[in-house]
Amino acid sequence: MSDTRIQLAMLDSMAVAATDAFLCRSLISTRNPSINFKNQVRKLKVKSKFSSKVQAQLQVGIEKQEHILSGLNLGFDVVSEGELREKGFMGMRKTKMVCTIGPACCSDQDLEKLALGGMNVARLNMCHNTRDWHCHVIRKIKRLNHEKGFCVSVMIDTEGSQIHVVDHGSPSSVKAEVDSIWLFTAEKLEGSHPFTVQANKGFSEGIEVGDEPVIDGGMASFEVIEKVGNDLRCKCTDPGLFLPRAKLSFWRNGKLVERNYGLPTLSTKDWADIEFGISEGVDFIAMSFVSNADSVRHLTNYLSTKSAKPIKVLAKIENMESLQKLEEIVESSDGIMVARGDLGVEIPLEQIPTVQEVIINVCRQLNKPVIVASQLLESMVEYPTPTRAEVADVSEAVRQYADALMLSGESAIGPYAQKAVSVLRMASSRMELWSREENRQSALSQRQLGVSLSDRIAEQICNSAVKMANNLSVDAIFVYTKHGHMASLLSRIRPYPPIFAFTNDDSTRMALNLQWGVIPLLVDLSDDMEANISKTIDLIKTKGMVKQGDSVLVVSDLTPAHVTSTAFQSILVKTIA
Ligand SMILES: Nc1ncnc2c1ncn2[C@@H]1O[C@H](COP(=O)(O)OP(=O)(O)OP(=O)(O)O)[C@@H](O)[C@H]1O
Ligand SMILES: CC(=O)C(=O)O
Ligand SMILES: [K+]
Ligand SMILES: [Mg+2]
Repeated sequence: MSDTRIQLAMLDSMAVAATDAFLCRSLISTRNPSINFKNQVRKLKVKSKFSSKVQAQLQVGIEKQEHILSGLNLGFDVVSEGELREKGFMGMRKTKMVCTIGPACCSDQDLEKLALGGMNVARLNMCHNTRDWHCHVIRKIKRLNHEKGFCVSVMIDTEGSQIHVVDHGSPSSVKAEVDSIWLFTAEKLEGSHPFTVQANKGFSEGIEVGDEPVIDGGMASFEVIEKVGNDLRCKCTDPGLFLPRAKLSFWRNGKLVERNYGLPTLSTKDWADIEFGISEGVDFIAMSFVSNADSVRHLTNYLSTKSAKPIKVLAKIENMESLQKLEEIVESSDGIMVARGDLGVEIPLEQIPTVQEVIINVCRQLNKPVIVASQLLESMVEYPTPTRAEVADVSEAVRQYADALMLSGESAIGPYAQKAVSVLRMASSRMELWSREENRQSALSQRQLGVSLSDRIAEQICNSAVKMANNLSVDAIFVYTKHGHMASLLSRIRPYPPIFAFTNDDSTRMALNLQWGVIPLLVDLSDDMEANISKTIDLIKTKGMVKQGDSVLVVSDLTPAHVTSTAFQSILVKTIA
C-alpha cells in the first residue's frame, strides 16, 4: 500500500474508533505522549481530505481524549477538581459520602448526578434485587468513571443471616392494632392470609411463651401466647407497622434474647454474592452482622487468595456481639460501618449516639475508616426537605469525625436523592468549618490519639506532620503513597488542610475514597522523590490550582529501592515559587 493509503486506512479506523471511548482510554493508559490522538489526527488531516462526517467523528474523539487526559495527567477526578477550583484548598469537603443505589437512582443520568453531587462510594445492598441488576449498576458506575472522569468506588453489602419478615401479605406496610392476634410462621403461605407473617427459617428457635417479638426495634411489639411447632401465635401489645423485610428481635424480662441462630455470618448466598463482587472488581465488601474477628479475617484471607485486585473488607457493627468484641473486629477489618438500623433493633435507641461516638473513636485510634449509616435523612425518603433533627444528627456525626456518611432509602428509593446528597454535603462542609474554627479559637486539642499502631515511626511522622501543617497554616498536605498507609495515618489526625494522596496504584486510589479529607490522585510515580514532587506541583500549577506563595507540606511512604531504612521518611514544606 502507498503511504497515503495506509494513512487513509488508519485515519478511517481512528475516526470510527473515536466515538469509542474505550480506545481513547487505551491510548491514554499507555501514557505515551507519542500516541497522542490529536497530534496523529492533525498530522494526517493536513495530508488527506475527508468527509465532514469523518471530520466530525474525529473531533469527538479528540474532545473525549482531551477531557480524559486533562484529568488523568494529574489523576484528578472532575468533582474534586471542580471543588478545588471553586472553593480553594481549605474549602474542600473532608467528610465522604456513600449512597445506596436502588431503583430510584440507577439510570446513567441519576448516577451521574449523584457523582457530580459528590458521591464517593456507591453501595449495593445484596439483600435487594437480582445479581443481574447489581451487575448492570456496577458496570454503569465504572463506565461513568472512565468516560466522564469521576472517581466513585463500589461497595457491595452482604445480606447476612438475620431474622426478618419475608412476607406480610402486602407490598407496602401493614398495620398491627393493639390486642390483634397474629401468626408468625416460617411456612410459605399461598393466597391471602390476613394476620399472618412469614419470617425466615429458624426464627422461633429457643423462643418461649411470654417472650416479646419486637418489629424494627420498636415499630410494633407482640407477646407470644402460644407456640405450635415452630409457629408462634402472638398478641399485639404495642400497635404499629410491618414494613417489607421488617427486622424481628425477641425480648424476655426487658432484655434481648441473645441467641445463636446457628447461622453463619456469611450464608451460601453471601458467598455467591462475594464471588460476584470479585468478578465485577468491586472495591469494598461490607459484611453484615459480624460477630467476631475470625469471620472478618476469614473473608480477608479468602479475598487475598481469590481476588486479583485488593478488596477492602468493612465490618458492620449492628448487633450486640459485634459491640462486645468491637476492638478485635476493628483491628481485623479494613474499616467499619456503624449500621444504626439493625443496631437500634438490638440496643436501646438512647444508647445509639454514645455507641456511635465510641465506635468512631476506636476506629480513629486503630486507624480504620468509619461510616455512619442509616436514617441520616430518613424523612427525605418521602419529603424534599430534612427535619431539623436529621440535620443535627448529620452534623453530630461530622463533628465526631466520622470518615463517611451514608444514605440508604433516601437515595435508593426516594425521589430526592440528589437533594439528600446536597444536604449531606452542605451540612458537613458547614460543620467541618465550624469545628476547625472552634478548635483553633479555643486551642482545644483534638481528642488525643494514643500511640497504638504497629508502625510507630510512620504514626509519629504523620502526627508531627499534621501538627506542623496546622501550625504553619499550609494550604495542603501532599502525600506520596503506595498502599495508602501514610495517607490514612494523616487522615486519622483530621488535619485542617486537605490531603492530596498521590499514588500509582488504582486500588489504593479507590480505597482512599472512603477516608476523611483525602483526595486520592492517580499519577505515575518514580523512585526519585524530588522528581515526583516537582512534577506534581508543576502539574497543579499548570492547571492554575495553586498560586505563588501557597505552601504545601510533603510526606511520603515510598521507599526508593536503594534506601533500606524507614528513617528516610521526612517532612518537607515547600512554598510554591
Ligand atoms: N437494590 C435495591 N432494589 C430495591 N430496593 C432497594 C435496593 N436497595 C435498597 N432498597 C430499598 O431501600 C431501603 C433502604 O435501603 P437499605 O438497603 O440501606 O436498608 P436495609 O435493607 O435496612 O439495610 P440492611 O438490610 O443492610 O440492614 C430498603 O428497605 C429497600 O426498600
Ligand atoms: C446499614 C445497615 O445494615 C443497618 O443500618 O442496619
Ligand atoms: K445488607
Ligand atoms: Mg443492617
